[in-house]
Amino acid sequence: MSRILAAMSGGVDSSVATALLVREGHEVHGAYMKNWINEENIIGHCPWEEDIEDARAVADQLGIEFRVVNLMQEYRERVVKYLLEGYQQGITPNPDVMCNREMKFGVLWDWAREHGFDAIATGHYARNDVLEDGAAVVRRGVDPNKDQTYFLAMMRPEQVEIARFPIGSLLKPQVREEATKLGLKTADKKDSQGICFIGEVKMEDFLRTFVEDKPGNIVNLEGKVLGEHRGLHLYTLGQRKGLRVASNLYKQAYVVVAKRPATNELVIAIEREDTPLLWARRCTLNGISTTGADLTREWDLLAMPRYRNPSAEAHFRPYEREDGWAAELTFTAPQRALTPGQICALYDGDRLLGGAFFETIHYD
Ligand SMILES: Nc1ncnc2c1ncn2[C@@H]1O[C@H](COP(=O)(O)OP(=O)(O)OP(=O)(O)O)[C@@H](O)[C@H]1O
Repeated sequence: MSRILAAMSGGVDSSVATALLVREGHEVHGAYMKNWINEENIIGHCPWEEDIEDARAVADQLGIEFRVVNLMQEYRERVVKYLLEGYQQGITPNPDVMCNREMKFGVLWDWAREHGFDAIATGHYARNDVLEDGAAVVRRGVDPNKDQTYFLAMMRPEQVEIARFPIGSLLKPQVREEATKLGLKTADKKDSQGICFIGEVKMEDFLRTFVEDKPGNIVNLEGKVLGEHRGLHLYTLGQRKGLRVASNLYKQAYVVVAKRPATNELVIAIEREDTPLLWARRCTLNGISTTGADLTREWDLLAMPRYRNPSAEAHFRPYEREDGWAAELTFTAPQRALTPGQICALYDGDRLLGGAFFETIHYD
């Protein structure tokens, strides 16, 4: 029996994760992390009060203690700052990945350890496993549509040791079924969307509140001006919607292929199988983070360049630089819209090895 703190978001996944641990006979307490309230009145529904109520109701149903842990200041310092700085630099950060490393398995774990807990559990679709040598590892969740290991890619080995993922062997419909069987209040609750912890706020609305619009030209690959954008941070490489530049070609659309911060230009091109700057095989990774595997050696592995992309075969060749470890990653097949700043999750089969940031994409 362990003493486990269950991170309860008020959603169905963490409700069932908590219920399963209680059923296994552990001493479980529930905690809701209060990271954000809608102080700036950003458009969008920020249902943290409802979420707390739901999490508390489930904890009551399960007969466990429940508390709200206020981490708003840490969230601003560790996640919002990284997010806004990233966008201001013209890269695409990933706040959800940072939430896991810095908040749930970072600050919340510090709090839990100080309060005598042995582990933290979440409702992520991921599985715990142990290698022959006793090392704790994370494997992909069984449900291919829900696997969330991408968001765990930057977890540190000591975080993997204390993380528990009770629902990773279930499919989403089974999780809902279990919640219904147990009569949990959250059984039919809609899945959350939007930025991690910020509720239903859209990233675009969030950014518009904090980062000033900075209009500039939309240009094609030849440099011809086709329109005006509202700020490079509001666009993503590979994006097709919302460009407000019509293509005159039947069934062919424009896609964002590059951002040029120096000239504040957004470069678009017609999407084809060989669109220049859209497809690349080779890139440099920095900020390499391991869940426990030796990422200072070469690997033939699977790399997932963004959430919900299929993972693709690649060769990983690390090398040491002045600023730490970097790696050259070469995919077997070209990948669409690899994006500086985004996280690349690295796998050996279904084992999560770690993650890194895309630094530079090489178009050769
Ligand atoms: N505010 C929060 N307080 C406590 N735990 C949280 C909070 N937000 C997320 N979590 C934890 O992180 C897990 C993954 O978060 P995510 O936002 O991806 O939710 P999800 O997959 O929709 O799960 P759920 O259905 O439990 O909300 C949750 O299952 C929960 O354990």
